[in-house]
Amino acid sequence: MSAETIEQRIQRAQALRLKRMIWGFANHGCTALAVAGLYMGGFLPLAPMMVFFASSILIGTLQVLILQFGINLRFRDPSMTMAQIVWPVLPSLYAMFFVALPQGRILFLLLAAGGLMFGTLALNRRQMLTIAWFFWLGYLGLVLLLTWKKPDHVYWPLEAVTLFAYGSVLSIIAYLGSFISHLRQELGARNRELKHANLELVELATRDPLTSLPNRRTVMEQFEREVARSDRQSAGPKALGISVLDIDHFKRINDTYGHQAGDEILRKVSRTIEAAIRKGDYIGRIGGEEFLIIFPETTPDMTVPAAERIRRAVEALRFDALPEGYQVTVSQGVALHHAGEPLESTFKRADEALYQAKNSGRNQVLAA
Ligand SMILES: Nc1nc2c(ncn2[C@@H]2O[C@H](COP(=O)(O)OP(=O)(O)OP(=O)(O)O)[C@@H](O)[C@H]2O)c(=O)[nH]1
Repeated sequence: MSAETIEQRIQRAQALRLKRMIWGFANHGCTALAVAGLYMGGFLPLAPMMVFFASSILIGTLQVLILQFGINLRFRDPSMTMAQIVWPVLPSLYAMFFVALPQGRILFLLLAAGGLMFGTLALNRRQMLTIAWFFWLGYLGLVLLLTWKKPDHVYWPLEAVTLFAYGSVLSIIAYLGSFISHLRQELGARNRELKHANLELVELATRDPLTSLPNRRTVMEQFEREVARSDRQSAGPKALGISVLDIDHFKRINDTYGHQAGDEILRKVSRTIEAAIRKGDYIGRIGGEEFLIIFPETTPDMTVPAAERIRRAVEALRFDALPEGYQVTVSQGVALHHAGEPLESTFKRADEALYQAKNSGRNQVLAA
């Protein structure tokens, strides 16, 4: 699984925000078409229509610029959800003032309610209700202003019913929308938890918990892959080498100094081997105090010296849990994979060499 950098994550989020902004523009574009329709039908004069279009373009451009320059990243809600719903309604409110017919104004209300649906993407109930109230009060203010300035454009019995119906629709959208938004957030949180749990499961299935090294299954799978690769490149000068490594007299250490001391040794020896091998070499814990080291693309005369380097590095270690001067040593059996040879056979040869190393006094590397 490739880890995404913070920069990439920000870019992905900004791209998604731009996409949603374009949806918002599409929604506002419908209002703009309706405005053009009202103008062509003779319900709206030219000047307010022009103001509507100019202010809509200005607001839209401002939103895109804020996003393009990353200014939104400094906001508490970088998606600017509330602003994106509220801002486009302002030119509509202005244009509605000039629409003579009440039916014409209802058309704006419908489209503004559609805009509120965008809140389901991010807003909570309080925010959704705030916007709903803003829309409703905006319309009430408009009707009151019209009553004052152009009383012949207002028919109050119809406006009262409109205000009631509009308030109901906005409330339903706010409640249902915030419910959907909450579900979306819950789902996002569950997804993140699941991803985390999956990573932990992979870790548990592939790593040895004590040393954090790849476990037997994982290192053997790697061995299998390396054998296949080595067989494919059998004509070349490079070879695949392995070392089966075992800590000497580990039972005695455990019995004398305790299991915890044994565990500390296992961890420190693991780190030491990891540090001693080349980048591209591979190590895994295949048993209690037994490890498999894979040396891919090595040369026949390099494998034993590499194993020797590990042996010396372990021998030089000192442990807090052991008496001063106590040396922990390892024995190793090294084998080179022969082209076409079964993996088990290469492993067996290395294991037999390890057996020989143990029988020949331990703390040594023997090649098969
Ligand atoms: N502390 C600790 N001990 C372990 C762990 N896994 C296996 N062991 C112990 O490792 C010891 C291995 O003992 P043996 O197989 O007899 O080998 P040895 O004592 O190292 O003897 P040689 O290999 O012949 O040098 C056993 O006592 C196991 O209990 C572990 O995770 N932690």
